[in-house]
Amino acid sequence: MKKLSFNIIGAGAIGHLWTSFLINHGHKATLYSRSPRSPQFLQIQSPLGNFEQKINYQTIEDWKDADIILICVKAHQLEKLCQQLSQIMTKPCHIILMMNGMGLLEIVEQYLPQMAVIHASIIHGAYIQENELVHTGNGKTVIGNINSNYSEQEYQTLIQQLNESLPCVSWNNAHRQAMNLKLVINAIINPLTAINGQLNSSVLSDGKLNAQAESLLKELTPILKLILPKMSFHEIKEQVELVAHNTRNNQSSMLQDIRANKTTEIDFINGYLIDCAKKQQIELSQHVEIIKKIKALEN
Ligand SMILES: NC(=O)C1=CN([C@@H]2O[C@H](COP(=O)(O)OP(=O)(O)OC[C@H]3O[C@@H](n4cnc5c(N)ncnc54)[C@H](OP(=O)(O)O)[C@@H]3O)[C@@H](O)[C@H]2O)C=CC1
Ligand SMILES: CC(C)(CO)C(=O)C(=O)O
Repeated sequence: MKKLSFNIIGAGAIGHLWTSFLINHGHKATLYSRSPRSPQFLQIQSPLGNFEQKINYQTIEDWKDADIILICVKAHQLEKLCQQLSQIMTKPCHIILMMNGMGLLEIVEQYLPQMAVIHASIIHGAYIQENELVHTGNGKTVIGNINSNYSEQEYQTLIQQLNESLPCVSWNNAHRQAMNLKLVINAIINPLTAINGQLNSSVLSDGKLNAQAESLLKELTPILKLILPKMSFHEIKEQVELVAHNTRNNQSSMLQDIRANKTTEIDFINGYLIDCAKKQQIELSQHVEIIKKIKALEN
């Protein structure tokens, strides 16, 4: 079977994670960074095994087409990237958004209307320190269509090759539901860990955080009925706890952003939920408060 080639955009934790594992499994995978960078030997520490991988970087100015594009930037960085890509990508292509947050498809479709877009819910944890990539949560990646007309069958080769490179990757025919669940999980774990400067495990082990998590989730109840109608409150709570457990040694991406003085994705997570609630004339006062706290830490 022909090995697919990948263009990965965004030389952060998730971009490096996928590039390293894809190359390690014999794929042509090119990592696009924002500005020129010298090649480096990256030490990968992973529950799947440690290895060293040489990474070469390209910039978008040197773009060469590949079978699949993996976008691994932060939600607030997507619009500028899509603007850039619309200048250089002429042929329809398959894009996977390896990102947290909602409202992403609308941004892609505005600038790249011909692309088949898949979304990936990432339940891995990863961070970079110097020349080391630490893969903390050996989780899973759930992918599914958000605008593409291709079927699971037509994406079989892609799913299989992604799964062989960095397991487990699975396809979800009701991906919107998976995205909604991940949205809720991120709306609880990410800001609480970022505000308190603690690992994901603290959502379970720290009594105060655990109570705050439950209270934030309870406030979402009327919205949960709309966006996750098939799940009970108890099932959703269990999923939040499961992800906190599976990624217990991880610094959430929001905590990493705060520590690196970067803008967080709070507007695309809790902000999105607040907007959904406003449309139903519901106020989410605790989530509004949590956004204020994150914005104060960003400044
Ligand atoms: N890390 C984790 O454990 C997890 C992350 N996620 C999600 O995955 C996504 C990626 O996260 P993560 O890798 O941690 O984020 P990072 O901030 O580490 O990486 C994003 C990278 O994209 C680069 N970038 C931004 N805009 C462009 C552009 N126009 N062209 C080229 N490169 C660009 C950034 O460059 P610069 O630094 O210059 O801004 C940065 O290197 C996010 O949505 C995050 O929420 C989900 C689960 C876990
Ligand atoms: C799954 C989780 C919570 C892992 O840390 C994540 O999505 C994030 O950090 O953004």
